[in-house]
Amino acid sequence: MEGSLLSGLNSGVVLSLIAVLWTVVWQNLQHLQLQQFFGRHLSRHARRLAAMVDPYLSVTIAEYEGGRMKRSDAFEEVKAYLSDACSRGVRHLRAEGAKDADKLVLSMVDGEEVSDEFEGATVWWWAYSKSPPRNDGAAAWWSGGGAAQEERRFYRLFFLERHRELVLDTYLPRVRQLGRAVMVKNRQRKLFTNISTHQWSDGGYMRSAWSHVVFEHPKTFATLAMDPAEKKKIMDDLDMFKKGKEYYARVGKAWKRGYLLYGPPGTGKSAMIAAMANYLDYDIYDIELTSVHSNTDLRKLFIETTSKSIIVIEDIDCSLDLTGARKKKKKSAAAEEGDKDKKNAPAAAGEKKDTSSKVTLSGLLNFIDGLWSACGGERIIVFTTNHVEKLDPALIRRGRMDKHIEMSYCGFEAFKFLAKTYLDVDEHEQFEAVGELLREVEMTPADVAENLTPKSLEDGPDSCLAALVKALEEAKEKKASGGKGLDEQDEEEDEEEE
Ligand SMILES: Nc1ncnc2c1ncn2[C@@H]1O[C@H](COP(=O)(O)OP(=O)(O)OP(=O)(O)O)[C@@H](O)[C@H]1O
Ligand SMILES: [Mg+2]
Repeated sequence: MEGSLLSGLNSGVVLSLIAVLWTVVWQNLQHLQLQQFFGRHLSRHARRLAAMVDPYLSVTIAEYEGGRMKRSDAFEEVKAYLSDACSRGVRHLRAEGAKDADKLVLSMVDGEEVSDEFEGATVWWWAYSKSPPRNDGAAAWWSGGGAAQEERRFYRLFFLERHRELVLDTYLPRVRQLGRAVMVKNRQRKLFTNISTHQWSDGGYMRSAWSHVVFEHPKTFATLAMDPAEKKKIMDDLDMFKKGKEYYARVGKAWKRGYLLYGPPGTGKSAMIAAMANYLDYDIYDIELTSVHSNTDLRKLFIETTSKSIIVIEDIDCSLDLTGARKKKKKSAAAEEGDKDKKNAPAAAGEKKDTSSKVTLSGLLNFIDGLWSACGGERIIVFTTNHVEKLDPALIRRGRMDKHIEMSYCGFEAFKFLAKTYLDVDEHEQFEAVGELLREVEMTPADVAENLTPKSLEDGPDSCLAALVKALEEAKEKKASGGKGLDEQDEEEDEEEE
């Protein structure tokens, strides 16, 4: 038996055996510890040996595409697909939270391998990671600090040469498709914000990176008090956007839309953003502009956002010097732009730790509708402000901020909505009095809602509405006496001048 096996091996096969063994050993010595090689991967090598008469091919899918600029969709899809497939045959798993609070999404840890069957063919997936190359200046610049030091993860798919077409043309597209379906099933929406990092070089450059928590805001359009007709218009607009992929492609516009929400504090601008995200089922990227160190940094943050997301810059008038004063300086600032951008480039080795934001108006305009803004698609950009009149017109012109929505003081329609939501009443004898008072005094929906909130278990619609009428009458008296209201206005004006 032994003799017949040996005689069956001709010298060509022996040579291929040595070559395959050498390649396997060499590859693994490069990426893995020797111990890992003899431990975890014996099964893989046994499989490779078995495949030597019919050589295997491999496809590698990296976590990041284009150096470290953008997370690969394919990687995420494969990861999601394998999370379903791998829990069967893998011994060491990584767990992450899922949409359902009791469940976990499982994926392979590095070094693990799982086999999969498809139309009679067997394929093998192997998860591994590599340390980033040292002193990779350009990559580190793009990656923006700490992220560059993280390990780069990969999935490598092995399959026999005779299954090449089946795997490349049918299996892989199917994996991506199923992976996307798993992602939708497990998806937890996220609320991202940018934080400063300064870890990657001796020079201590400050860069921004996204950090996130699970987004769980309860506000929906069903609980947002505003004129029903206006609300319907906004919801229709969002529907059009979400289903507008073909439309945007046909008219040659990047698939994104800008919303400017403006109005006094407490009128529901932030609440509206939460309602939009819940309605569209999008993630939110809340950018703190003062923590963005340069235009390049801002662009990098943008590239890292995923599609199906709302990018928010709250209180845009406070975040940057984009006000009227800025406008006067516009010419000279524009002249400086080029210089600033150059300073922010990686070549600016002289730049030391600098925590101040160098984002400029032109950097922000570029962010909204420059060439980079089109990458990825399906993004909504929202700016909020209490002082729309102070913003540079270039920033909010149609095309950049396509839809301007005024969030205003509480009107009678919004009040009726709040009364229904908070007290479950459609009609009440106090409604008329409230309606009249709301025409005379300005009260934000936030204040009306607070007055309608029961303060004890005994409180019902009668006492809450009475409390609201009382608060409105007090506000009316203050307004009539002119005292405090005007003082407040003066104070605000002083602050603005400062
Ligand atoms: N139109 C509204 N309908 C329902 N609730 C509202 C509305 N407006 C405000 N609120 C409630 O009032 C509170 C404050 O609202 P929000 O934070 O959205 O105001 P804002 O306009 O973002 O204020 P600011 O300009 O200070 O950021 C929230 O709890 C919100 O739920
Ligand atoms: Mg707000």
